[in-house]
This record gives sequence, structure tokens and C-alpha cells, in this order.
Amino acid sequence: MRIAVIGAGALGGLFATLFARAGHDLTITAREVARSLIRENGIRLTGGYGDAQCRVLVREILTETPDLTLICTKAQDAAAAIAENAELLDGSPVIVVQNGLDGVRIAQDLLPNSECFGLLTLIAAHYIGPGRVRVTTAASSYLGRGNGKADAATQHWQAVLDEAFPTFAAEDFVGAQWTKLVVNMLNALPAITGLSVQAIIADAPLRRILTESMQETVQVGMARHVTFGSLQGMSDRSLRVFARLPVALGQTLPLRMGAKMGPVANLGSTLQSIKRAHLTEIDHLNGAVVRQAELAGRRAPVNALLTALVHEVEISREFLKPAQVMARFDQLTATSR
Ligand SMILES: NC(=O)C1=CN([C@@H]2O[C@H](COP(=O)(O)OP(=O)(O)OC[C@H]3O[C@@H](n4cnc5c(N)ncnc54)[C@H](OP(=O)(O)O)[C@@H]3O)[C@@H](O)[C@H]2O)C=CC1
Ligand SMILES: CC(C)(CO)C(=O)C(=O)O
Repeated sequence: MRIAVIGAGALGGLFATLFARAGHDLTITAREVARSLIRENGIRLTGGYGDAQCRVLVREILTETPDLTLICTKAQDAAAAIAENAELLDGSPVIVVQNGLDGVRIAQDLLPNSECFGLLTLIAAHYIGPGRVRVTTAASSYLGRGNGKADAATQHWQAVLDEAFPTFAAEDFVGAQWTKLVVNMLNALPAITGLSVQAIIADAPLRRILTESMQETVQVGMARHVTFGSLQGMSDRSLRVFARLPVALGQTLPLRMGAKMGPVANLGSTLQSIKRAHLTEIDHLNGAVVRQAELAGRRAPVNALLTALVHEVEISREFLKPAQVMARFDQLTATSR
């Protein structure tokens, strides 16, 4: 099958290599300098899925319509990346590999004749450099669209993906996106402090903020009448119970997530953007929780502060020490909560 991947970063490089290893013909789009380096050296994968090296066609934009396309950019870049390729893509199936709530809708608006799906993945992939990816956690991915049961087209593409890497068909994909949003509360504190996800979880005061941000996300989802989809052992029922627990008890959720992630340091995709001096997609993660809270007529102060702190670090390019982060949250407690 001819498969295209738009965006040669951590997940784009990973999935291109895994599809190539499964026997598909791959084309990847990348910007310079990555384009030249990948053309010269291919893509090299290490870590959780074993070592692999693949040769792929590399383009600035697509030059022919593939049988399947994966959009693997950060959320803020997706619309432009799809628009650049829309003429060839519209009418062919597209899978948006993205955190946040909006990816599939944006793709479907730009590609009205395509069948658009979303892929949520619990894999952690580290971008070492152009064409170099290390998987720090191998885990499952979930394919779907809309609110209902997985339809026949979803099941068809799930089987194609599953031959290359473990993939399930998600029931109630929109609800599963919300559950992944809870998981993605793991991203902000590493981006603010420069610490790995595991180091944040191991630090009791930071773990408390992390837990509060997760509880706030579930509470906002509940206020928006969301039914959380099942993902990695979490369900609508378990998350609703979690949202009402005292923080001290709620901490078992991030602790369990850390245990599943394993010992290899995971920076999270948001800290990786900071380290590459890129803008982050924080407005689509914690920022999305703040917007959803506003739509429900509520506030989400923990997520609002985390979003603001990530933006501060994007600008200052200096990480905050855990004590500085705690001081900012203490101020929040003293003033507006
Ligand atoms: N990394 C991870 O472990 C995980 C990531 N995710 C999610 O997956 C999505 C992708 O993340 P990730 O792979 O980490 O992101 P990366 O930043 O590593 O990769 C995105 C790539 O897209 C490229 N890009 C941006 N715009 C275009 C364009 N118009 N045309 C071609 N390429 C473009 C960027 O190129 P350039 O470098 O030139 O800017 C970059 O290399 C995000 O939503 C993330 O949250 C989800 C689970 C795990
Ligand atoms: C699941 C997790 C936290 C894996 O790193 C992720 O989605 C990300 O980094 O964006």
C-alpha cells in the first residue's frame, strides 16, 4: 500500500519506519534541513520497537495521491500542513495523529471528500534529530472517529495499522480524546521545568499539581457532558470517581501512569518542542481545558496557570525550578481559588 506521512518528527518518523518494516511504500513530507538528511540517510528507529532503518521517498509536499495518509504534525501546524496537500488528499483516507480535541474536525473541514479518522497513541517517542527517533515507551494506539461504535471503515484501517504496530478500534472516539487529554496533563510540567515525566511524577509537590490538573480536566469534561472513552485502563466511571477524590488519593492515577511508562526518561512531546525552540501545542492541551471550562461557564485555574507558565518558558527559554512553580501555585491558592 502507498502510505504518506506528513511531518517527519517523532511520531511521523516512527510510524513511517514501522509501516515500511511491514512492507508498505512510504512517502514522507519534511521541511529543510530534515528533508535532505532523511533523503541521504533514511530514518533510523531505536528503543521500544527494536532497531530499524528505512528508506522512504521524501518530498516537500505530496506529488501523488496515496492510499492512506497520516498527519503527524503538532496541532498548531496541522491545518497548514493539510492545506498544502489538500488538492491531492481530498477524497482519500486520512488519519490525524494528534493530541487535543480538534484534529479530526479540522482535517474533515479541509478535506470534505475524505474519510478522516483520529489516532490517539500512548507511545512515547523522542525526536533525536532529523530521521532519528527513539521510542522510550512502546504502547497501544487507538483509531476512531465520532461518538458511536467503531464503524466498518475504522475497523478496516485499524487492521492495516495493527499489522505494523498495536492498534485498537476506539468506541466513542470523541470521549477517548477527552481521556487522552487527561493523560496529556503529563505534558505541561516537564515543559515548564525541563524535567522528565517520570521525574515530575516522582516529585510529591509537583505530582500534587499534576493530579489537580487531571481532576480539573475531568470536572470540566463532566460539566461539558462528556462521556470519557476507555483508554489504558481508564473509563468514564473510574475517571468520575477520580475527579471527586481528595488529591492525596487521586495521586494514584499519575503514579499508575508513570509505572506504565517504564523507567526510560520520557520528556513528553511538549518539552521536546521547547528543546527544539519550537512553539508548543499547549493551547490545544491545558489551553483546551480552559476554553472548554469557559463554554461550561466555569473556570479552570490550574490549567490556566499551567498554560501561562508554558508560554512564559516558550518566551524566556528558561525552565523554572520546582520551588518557583510551587510558589506560583501557592499564589493561585492564596488569590483566586
Ligand atoms: N512524541 C510523542 O511521544 C507523542 C506525540 N503525540 C502527539 O502527536 C503529534 C505529533 O507529535 P510529535 O511527533 O511529537 O511532533 P514533532 O514536533 O516531533 O513532529 C512534528 C513534525 O511536523 C513537521 N511539520 C510541521 N509543519 C509541517 C508542514 N507544513 N509540512 C511538513 N511537516 C511539517 C515539523 O517539522 P519541523 O521540524 O521542520 O518544524 C516536525 O518535524 C502531536 O499532536 C503530539 O502531541 C502523541 C503521543 C506521543
Ligand atoms: C502519552 C504522552 C505523554 C507520551 O509522552 C504524550 O501523549 C505526549 O508526550 O504528548
